Amino acid sequence: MASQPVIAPSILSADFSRLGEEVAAVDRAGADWIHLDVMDGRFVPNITFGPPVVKALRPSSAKVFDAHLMIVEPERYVADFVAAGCDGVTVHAEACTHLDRTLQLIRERGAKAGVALNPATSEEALAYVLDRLDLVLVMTVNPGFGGQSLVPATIEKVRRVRALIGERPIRLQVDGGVSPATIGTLADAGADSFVAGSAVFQGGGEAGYARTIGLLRDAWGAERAVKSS
Ligand SMILES: O=C(CO)[C@@H](O)[C@H](O)COP(=O)(O)O
Ligand SMILES: [Fe+2]
Repeated sequence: MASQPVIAPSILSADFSRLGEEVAAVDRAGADWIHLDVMDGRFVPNITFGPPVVKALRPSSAKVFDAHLMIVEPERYVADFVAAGCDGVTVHAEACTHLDRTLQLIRERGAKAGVALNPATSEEALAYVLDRLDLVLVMTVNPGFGGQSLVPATIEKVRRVRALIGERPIRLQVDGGVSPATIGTLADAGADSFVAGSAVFQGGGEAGYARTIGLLRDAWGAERAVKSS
């Protein structure tokens, strides 16, 4: 498992009226990746943004742009998101008729390929695509909104996905309800990449973002210390 966590603030909870500044601020505050939640009003109830906004944000940070596509037929937009500057593209297993082909497409375009699973989707969906994956995203809330509480049953799923991944170089990301209070439990279950939206952007500007990112890293480290003692 990775020796350092990836902290990926989700700009879903940022101030949309000055998104470029928010991306730059959270970058300076210590984000490892910038998590981009793309919603289409069909796969999930909300609508957020598409490739033109990603392209406009790209100059604001050199960090990894981690796109989480909560859209139907994501294969239609993979090339556009990669061209706009996404380094990783994660699609939902539930949204892909031909998951294997879509994952190949993401890699062919030069991005890291990820699969997301809703809380009620079994990890068995991963079994035949493991060799096509760079990342598994276990949704720890039902997608569509920030600020929700973690669904408890997903913690055991993280543990099962970690076992499934084995020694493969695949990141295990969790998304939803991640905070300094929950990151330890999720790390213990096997997650190594943590998306946090409302916890990071809840206030305080850049100093507040840095404080929360620091608290997330500290809580992760405390969990690791307990495990290795
Ligand atoms: O994908 C999603 C929501 O569908 C997320 O990335 C949220 O942005 C996480 O928000 P918090 O639960 O951290 O507030
Ligand atoms: Fe997300």
